Order: sequence, then structure tokens, then C-alpha cells
Amino acid sequence: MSLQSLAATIEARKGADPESSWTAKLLAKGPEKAAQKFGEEAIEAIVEAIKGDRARLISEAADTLYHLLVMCAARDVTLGDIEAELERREGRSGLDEKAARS
Ligand SMILES: N=c1c2ncn([C@@H]3O[C@H](COP(=O)(O)OP(=O)(O)OP(=O)(O)O)[C@@H](O)[C@H]3O)c2ncn1[C@@H]1O[C@H](COP(=O)(O)O)[C@@H](O)[C@H]1O
Repeated sequence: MSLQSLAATIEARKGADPESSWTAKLLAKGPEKAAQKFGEEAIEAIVEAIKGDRARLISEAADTLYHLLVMCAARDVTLGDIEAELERREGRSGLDEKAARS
């Protein structure tokens, strides 16, 4: 599934019956709960990256991306908004950006 399709599914779950969908249930609990779940999943991905278990890392990375999109949706930030920010940064080396900050 592409990130675009996943983001569209999450968007469609806004206002859906929390009994019918995990996403709707999480969104109904508010942005703080979505942020907490994202943090938990990110830590699980970090643990797998450190351990070096490739299959577990793929699984936890997928959970993390899903929960990142839910957390952003809870604050009405869309994948399009994030892509626009990434596009703005395109072509500028991270090293140049860091140097410009100091
Ligand atoms: N990608 C995901 C996805 N990744 C993880 N999860 C769910 O996220 C939950 C997190 O798991 P945890 O074990 O951390 O949660 P838990 O222990 O059950 O909950 P807590 O008690 O800790 O709060 C699990 O229930 C997973 O099923 C996801 N749920 C949904 N999706 C996608 O979203 C679509 C819509 O799902 P629904 O909204 O459920 O229809 C699905 O078709 C998928 O494509």
C-alpha cells in the first residue's frame, strides 16, 4: 500500500464509528493519544534497528509510519503538507542547511 493510499484511508476514518475501525478509535481519543502511540511505535522501531532484526524492523517501521500519519491527521496535517515541506527542502544538502543554521 502506498503512503498516499494509507493517508487517504486514515482521512476517510475521521468521523467513522470507533467500533468499526482502529483508526477511528484512535482518532476519537484525541491528538495526545495518537502522539503517545506514535512515540511507542517509534521506540519499538528504534529497538529493532539497534538489534538488527530486519523483518521486525520492517514491521515496526510500517507501524511507525501509520501512527505518524494518524498523529498528523489528528492535527489536520496531511501527507500533502508534509510532501510540500519535503519538496521545499529538495536540492538543499542537509550539510548546507546545518551550516546555514550556525
Ligand atoms: N497500517 C495500519 C496499522 N498498523 C498498525 N495498526 C494497528 O495499530 C494497533 C497498535 O498496536 P498495539 O499493539 O500497539 O496496540 P494495542 O496494544 O492493541 O493498544 P493499546 O492498548 O496499547 O492502546 C494495532 O491494533 C494494529 O492493528 C494499524 N491499523 C491500521 N492500519 C491501516 O489502516 C487501515 C484502516 O484500518 P482501520 O481503521 O482499523 O479500518 C488498515 O486497512 C491498514 O491499512
